[in-house]
Amino acid sequence: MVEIRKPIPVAHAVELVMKHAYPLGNEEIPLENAYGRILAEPLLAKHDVPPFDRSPYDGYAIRSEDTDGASGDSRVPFRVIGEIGAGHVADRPINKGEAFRIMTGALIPENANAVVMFEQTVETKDAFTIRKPFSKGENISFKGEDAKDGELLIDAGALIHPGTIALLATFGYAHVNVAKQPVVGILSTGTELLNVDEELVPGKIRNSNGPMIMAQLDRMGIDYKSYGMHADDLDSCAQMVAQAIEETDVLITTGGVSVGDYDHLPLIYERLGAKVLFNKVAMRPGSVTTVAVLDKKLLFGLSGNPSACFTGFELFTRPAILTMMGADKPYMPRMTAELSEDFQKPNPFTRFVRAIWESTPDGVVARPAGFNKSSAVSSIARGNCIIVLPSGTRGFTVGMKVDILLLGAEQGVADWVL
Ligand SMILES: Nc1nc2c(c(=O)[nH]1)N[C@H]1C(S)=C(S)[C@@H](COP(=O)(O)OP(=O)(O)OC[C@H]3O[C@@H](n4cnc5c(N)ncnc54)[C@H](O)[C@@H]3O)O[C@H]1N2
Ligand code: MOO
Ligand SMILES: [Mg+2]
Repeated sequence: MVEIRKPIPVAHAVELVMKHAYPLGNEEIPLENAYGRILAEPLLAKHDVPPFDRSPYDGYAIRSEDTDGASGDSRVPFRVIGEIGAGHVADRPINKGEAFRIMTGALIPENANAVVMFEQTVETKDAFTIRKPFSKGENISFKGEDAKDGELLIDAGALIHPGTIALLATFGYAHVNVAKQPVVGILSTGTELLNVDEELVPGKIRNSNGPMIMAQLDRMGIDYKSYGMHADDLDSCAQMVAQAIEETDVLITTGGVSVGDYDHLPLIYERLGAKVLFNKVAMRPGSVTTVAVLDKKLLFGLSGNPSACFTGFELFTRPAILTMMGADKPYMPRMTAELSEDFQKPNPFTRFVRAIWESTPDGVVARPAGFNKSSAVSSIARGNCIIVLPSGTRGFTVGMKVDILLLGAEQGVADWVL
């Protein structure tokens, strides 16, 4: 007798998974390895930025009061008493009528309070004139104008991107306190699977899910252990899954989660005593996506069908891993787009359509990326987003507004709102 499964709404499935995405603690890592990791503590300014008043231009540091009355008819002269390159400091203060040549980034000398750009002067040897008055503070980059000592700059939970790296470096963080990443395992199941370098023979196909998931993890900067491919043999597959769980925090399997004679994952979860959170989601593709937990470890039973596998990873596995590694914005960013092609299949379940979005003079448009069955590989390759078509609709026509989920975004959003 075939098991009848009760589908749960996608949002509920996401919520169940996220409830079991436990943080793994923190670790200190070198700054050069920190890109893509999550800040474990708030980033506070350790000192003012810039740390001293400095020149934003190549020019002359002067006292603004010495410029009073300057005009085209009555140019005011200055005497140049030295030069300050960035990284150097003036050897003495300036006095009335004096100026230092000063380069961009150099510390403003004592008594100076304005900078004249070279272009604003008429220069002679060791002197120059100007034709306009300067106000106090004109053309000065002030100490602390970018960040104040002690100021909260970035919250814990933020993704470390190149800008964050620059800020961390500014404050001398050679090491950064980040949330630990889970150890993730990947196992592709299926007697029909061949390795990438094998010739096709009748009934067999090459394993595309394994390499695809590895790349989905690569895109997140996550290391993984590959457990290769395994034939649909219950006992040896169960053994392999048990071993993989021992060695990982998150185990991703592909295939074998439906109700076929060789779909062994449901039985394997049962044998292991894992708690199945759900095994049917009201979505297409990926309706058979199964997620189980065992000893605080998450087991993702992604469908064997490539588009279902891909979608299950992006909707469930990715935000769970990001949450385990401390992220406060684990979900794909969303946008609204105008459908630029009809999509006429009825939707009893929420449909996730692999699609291409682009910005046009008329706004953002999205169109399905071609053959869009659960088994499709080609549309995954062409797509750069996923169109979300709500359940209970008879299809969609050109010009309708749809939600799209952006793939491969470096930074996500805090809430799942679909
Ligand atoms: N009687 C029913 N049959 C099916 C149902 C159902 O509800 N009742 N659900 C269908 C849906 S929906 C999907 S999706 C698939 C899910 O199948 P499984 O997750 O059990 O996956 P498999 O049976 O192992 O494989 C399905 C399909 O995918 C190919 N595959 C598997 N692994 C890979 C891989 N690593 N790389 C590329 N392609 C792979 C496999 O050869 C099959 O063609 O079940 C439906 N059936
Ligand atoms: O689970 Mo299947 O991918 O819905 O089509
Ligand atoms: Mg199957």
